Amino acid sequence: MKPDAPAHEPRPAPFPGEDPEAPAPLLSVRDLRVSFDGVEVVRGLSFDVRPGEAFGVVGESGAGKSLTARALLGMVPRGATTSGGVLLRGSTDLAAERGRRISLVPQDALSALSPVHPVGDQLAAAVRSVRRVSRREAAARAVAALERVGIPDAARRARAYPHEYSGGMRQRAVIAMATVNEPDVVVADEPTTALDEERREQVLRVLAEQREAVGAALVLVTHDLDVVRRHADRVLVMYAGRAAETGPAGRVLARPRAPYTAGLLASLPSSDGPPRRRLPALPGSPPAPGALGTGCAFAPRCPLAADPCRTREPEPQPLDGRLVACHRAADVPDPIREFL
Ligand SMILES: Nc1ncnc2c1ncn2[C@@H]1O[C@H](COP(=O)(O)OP(=O)(O)OP(=O)(O)O)[C@@H](O)[C@H]1O
Repeated sequence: MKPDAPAHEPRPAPFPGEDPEAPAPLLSVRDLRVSFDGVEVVRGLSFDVRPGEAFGVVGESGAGKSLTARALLGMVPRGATTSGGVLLRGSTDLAAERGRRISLVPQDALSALSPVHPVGDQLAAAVRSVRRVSRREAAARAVAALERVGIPDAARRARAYPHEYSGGMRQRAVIAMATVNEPDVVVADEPTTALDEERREQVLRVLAEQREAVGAALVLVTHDLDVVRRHADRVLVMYAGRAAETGPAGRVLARPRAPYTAGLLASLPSSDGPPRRRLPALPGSPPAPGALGTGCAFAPRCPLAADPCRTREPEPQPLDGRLVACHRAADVPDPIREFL
């Protein structure tokens, strides 16, 4: 438990196979479900985010990553129904914690900044929305946050409007906005999708620096396993609204135990050029929500699918230092190239 956590802070039940020595989670998600018109698109997710870690959430488009990220902030879109628990350091009142203990770096940086107010004023307003501090103190915190993300001449730039910033500086300003109140958790939803390679690395570096500077955990939503490889401590691999595999990123990527993770990995270009496999990566596409059968959602695309995979959805089970939801997990060959 963190030293300043309330004494009564409930600790959720650990996962089967979880390291009992692991620090108490900051964020605990248990059986999270999100549906639209009765169709579940996030289907019973459970995971923990620990203090100070970078937690990657990865999967193909439509896997439910964004909705999961938004559910962590109590911000699911209108029309969505959620169930299950998200506990942030013992609190279920996510709306009250938003901007204070948990904050969002959205996909679209521009949408996070108002065009009609100077950037510094927007940051200062964010400070004063959660802390009783003077205007002068809020303004100073705003400038400090801009400095932390590497905005040159921050005191002057704080008085400028978003359109006076370059694209890269705007992206940094949004990260400053998300970290100005030194939250426990920063959720970044595909923060680099629209960026070129160089700027992408820059943003990921700034996020990592902020994680260190304010001691926050980072939930990094991405469709890019390479980003996970380089920037996450642990990873949740999502498929069709469920967890395929959850565990230490290095271990999961070095030796995937879910065929879906193996397929995603195999489709990454290798560092020395062409893709690592001869067959097209992950043939087929994910099932549409509402069109799921009774078995494993990945079975129609899985080279290892057998009878139970077509009749029974697998539950996450501990294996080799992570949780894997796959009936064939023990049979996923090593190296994965052998079967792909
Ligand atoms: N407002 C909405 N109304 C109805 N369905 C929605 C809504 N938002 C998302 N969905 C559906 O929920 C599923 C998961 O969406 P989500 O945006 O979380 O996926 P994702 O993994 O983040 O994908 P992407 O990488 O494309 O953003 C998708 O099938 C999507 O069509």
